[in-house]
Amino acid sequence: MTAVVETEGLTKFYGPKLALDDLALAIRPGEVFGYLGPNGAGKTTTIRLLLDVIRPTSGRATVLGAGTRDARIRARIGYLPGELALEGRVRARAYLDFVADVRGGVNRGRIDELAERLDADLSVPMGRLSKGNKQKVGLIQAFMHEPELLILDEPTTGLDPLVQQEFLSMVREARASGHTVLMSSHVLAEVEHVADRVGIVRSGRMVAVEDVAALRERAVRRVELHFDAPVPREAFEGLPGIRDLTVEGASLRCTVDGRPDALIKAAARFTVVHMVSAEPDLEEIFLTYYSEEEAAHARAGA
Ligand SMILES: Nc1ncnc2c1ncn2[C@@H]1O[C@H](COP(=O)(O)OP(=O)(O)OP(=O)(O)O)[C@@H](O)[C@H]1O
Repeated sequence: MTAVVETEGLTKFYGPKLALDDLALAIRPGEVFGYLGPNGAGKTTTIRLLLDVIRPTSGRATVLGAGTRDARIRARIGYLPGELALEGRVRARAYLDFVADVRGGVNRGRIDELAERLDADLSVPMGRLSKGNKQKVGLIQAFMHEPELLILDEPTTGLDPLVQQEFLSMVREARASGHTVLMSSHVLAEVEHVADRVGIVRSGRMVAVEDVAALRERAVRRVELHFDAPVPREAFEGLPGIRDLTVEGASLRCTVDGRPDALIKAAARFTVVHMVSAEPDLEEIFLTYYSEEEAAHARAGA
């Protein structure tokens, strides 16, 4: 299976400043890849290198099987830049029609459909668009030609929660059509419900690439079970992955590390009337990568 995006030893210096250090990245066809890292980590630099907006100091990248300088791949990519330069008196709708004409192959109904889904106001001159509406115009131009590859730099910036949900549906639909998505973010919560894998970049270096389903299995979650009658604590003590167990009458509370299977099987011997299981907190795992990395830096500097 050939990767849709592949980099080898990709390195970028801005003058003396090392922004990207020996990046090896392989994004598989049809996956949604979340590219995560704090501000200044090198996400935008990577994306600009992939789109040939800037050139690497060393290393190489291929996109859709071609070198990044190959202009023929442009029409097959949908790109949302991190900072959108949408200014002037041209109305958003006229701008999108113009982009559609230049690109070709865009069904005009698709622009209206996306504008409606994102609740975008296209009647406003670009210079007067709010930050959120600019972002929506940027998303419409990235999605309107149904590209094989979407490269989205911080796509949820400025979107309210309902519009964010709609955007995530658009990403899922792109994946369902077999398209590939690379999206950057500085918070895992924004991508964890849609990404198949996440890559974590810090200080220009990729510190981890993880399968989101596997992360979720390893994550910690709080669980509460309520039974129809008091239950004995002993029935739940020492179960694999169970911590902080409290049993009070007919209620049980605990923390589950990874799979809740042992807890569910033990509980099934009683009558469960209510269950609360919080979303696994992936952010906690994510942050440990940063602190480990910081610790390594500190050791190296010592
Ligand atoms: N044109 C430039 N000249 C000099 N330094 C730059 C330039 N562009 C980026 N940098 C520096 O390179 C590093 C990586 O920046 P980059 O924009 O790629 O990070 P990022 O992960 O996208 O961060 P953010 O989330 O803030 O956009 C930062 O330290 C940044 O200050």
